[in-house]
Amino acid sequence: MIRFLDVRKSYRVGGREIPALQPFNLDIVDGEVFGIIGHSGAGKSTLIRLINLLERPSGGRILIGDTEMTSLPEPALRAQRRRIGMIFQHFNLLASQTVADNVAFPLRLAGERDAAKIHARVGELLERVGLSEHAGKYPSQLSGGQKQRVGIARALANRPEILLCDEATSALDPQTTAAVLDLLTAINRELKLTIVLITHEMDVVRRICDRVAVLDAGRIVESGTVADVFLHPQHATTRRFVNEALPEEAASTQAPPMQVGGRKLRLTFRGATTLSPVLSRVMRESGVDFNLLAGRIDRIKDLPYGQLTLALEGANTDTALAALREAGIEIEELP
Ligand SMILES: Nc1ncnc2c1ncn2[C@@H]1O[C@H](COP(=O)(O)OP(=O)(O)OP(=O)(O)O)[C@@H](O)[C@H]1O
Repeated sequence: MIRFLDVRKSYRVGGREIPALQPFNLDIVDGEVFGIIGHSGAGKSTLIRLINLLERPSGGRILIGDTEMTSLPEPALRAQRRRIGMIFQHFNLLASQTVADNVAFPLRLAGERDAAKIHARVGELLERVGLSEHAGKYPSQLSGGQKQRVGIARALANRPEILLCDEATSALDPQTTAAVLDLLTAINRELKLTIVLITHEMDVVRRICDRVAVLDAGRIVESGTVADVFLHPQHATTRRFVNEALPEEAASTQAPPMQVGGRKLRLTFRGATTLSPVLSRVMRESGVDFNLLAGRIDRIKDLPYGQLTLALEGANTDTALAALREAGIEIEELP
């Protein structure tokens, strides 16, 4: 568990305190993929860099497992940092070193001198990220996606328990982004490490995160499972992020056409409820008619979901809604 207890952070610039993060508490559970989403300047980089104490908090305590990071002297902190790998938006590779040497770098830094051991571990890591053929190349000879794979291999070299991803796919095109996110998902599952990522794209969160916190001007304004936050966003900032992640026609589920008569409702189907024809059965049995105003069927990580906006007409709408709720469908009445 990564635990933030009443943590706050401000920067001192020219004798003035600039607040970056208001006091917050947050727990990140072992083995999960945790996303932190926010606009530019919201405090995402500050928050993620507090985990390995690249930034020191101005108040509060940060624990990883039983270790209080904030009270460690420098040598002990260096040892703890080996439990944490990090990848970056611009990859931060050493341009004058080959792919293999970039990946070997943290092993050497940790004191490994046995060339055969280093060679074997680098080979293993490059195979894991699909770059075995490229060991002797230099970063300038690689695509963006390949560079990030080198970054991932390097971050995993010392078998960390936590991987921090600082806008890891922001410099990549959509297809390369998808491949890198798939790789991170596979690593999370196979190596059982905790991933904390920061992003300004809800789609990244939707694809790979289990839980998410939404940061707005230094405050966590919303947090929860990605399914809950994505399907029922509460804060205006969260709603904006969700709408940005949806194509135009699906975004209309959030704001359906108002000129249609009847009771307007948004129905959310998750997991198993997407698999049975509950809607048609309930409507047939209750004799209620519906007009379909907008809809979307997609996945949140592994969870299939559907969200439909309907206008209902008929005498038995309350009975129909009770039957839908009974079947596990979430219903929101729209104005
Ligand atoms: N080293 C620093 N010195 C002074 N102020 C800083 C420093 N780093 C960040 N800040 C300020 O702290 C606030 C949060 O910045 P931070 O970089 O954490 O946000 P962010 O959400 O990561 O933004 P971006 O997506 O643009 O990187 C901003 O107001 C920023 O100007």
